[in-house]
Amino acid sequence: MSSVLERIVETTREDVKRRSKQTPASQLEALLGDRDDRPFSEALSRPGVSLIAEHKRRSPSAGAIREGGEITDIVRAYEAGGASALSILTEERHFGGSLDDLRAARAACGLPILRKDFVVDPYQVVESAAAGADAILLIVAALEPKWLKRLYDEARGVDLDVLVEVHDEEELECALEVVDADVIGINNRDLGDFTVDIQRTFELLSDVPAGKTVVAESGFHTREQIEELERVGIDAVLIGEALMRSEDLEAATRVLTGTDLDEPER
Ligand SMILES: O=C(O)c1ccccc1NCC(=O)[C@H](O)[C@H](O)COP(=O)(O)O
Repeated sequence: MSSVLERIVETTREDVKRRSKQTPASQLEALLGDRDDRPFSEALSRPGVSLIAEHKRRSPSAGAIREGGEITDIVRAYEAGGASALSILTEERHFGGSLDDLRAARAACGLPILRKDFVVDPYQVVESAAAGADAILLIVAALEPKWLKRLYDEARGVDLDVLVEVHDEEELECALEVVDADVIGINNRDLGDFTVDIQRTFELLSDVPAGKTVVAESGFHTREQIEELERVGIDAVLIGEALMRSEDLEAATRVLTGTDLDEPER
């Protein structure tokens, strides 16, 4: 595991310990019956490349991205611009997010939501479902295979979809062998040195078996790149920084989804 990822995982474990003392898992489990599901993976499998629009205030690689602004306005703009799903960064220390962001996003729009965090403990699975997530992220590089399996099974057990993120062939093999992941995210960002190479998506795609939903993650910012993803059969793209830095969020989302070119209604 890279040192940055190690540090994030370590602080995540401390934060989870604190939160689970404040609100025991049994209390969260009691809330799960009331969930109304918004199918996440279904939203990614529609024709064309579905856009997962991310809310990310800052990041270790970029520093501050968009610290101000109401999350409710941001996610409504994403929805109006044609995004198919949301990715909400809830990690606090390095990304400035929170579970309150996730709850606010859910209340503000009707899109399915991925909780983007460093899930390493079963408590976070039940916490995600209770807060209104429809899917969680599991990063293969951050998990021992037995934990990948345990967390994947726990998530599916509470009806959460899982985006299993890989960065190289070995991790992809693990995602397929250990959990036979249905939804695979290819992260173009090397979490060790933060370099981003979007060719990574195209290189790894050929090793993904048919029938899987594939999400290309990190470094995308133009419609032309998304059209290229469509030509090779990618199902969805996850975009954070390019959107969060845009002045007009709805217009930027429309450009990326290609809906700015639609015929105006008569
Ligand atoms: O973005 C980072 O600096 C980062 C560092 C360590 C772990 C994860 C990190 N990013 C999370 C992501 O995967 C991206 O937010 C996501 O793929 C969107 O990427 P982008 O469109 O390039 O903002």
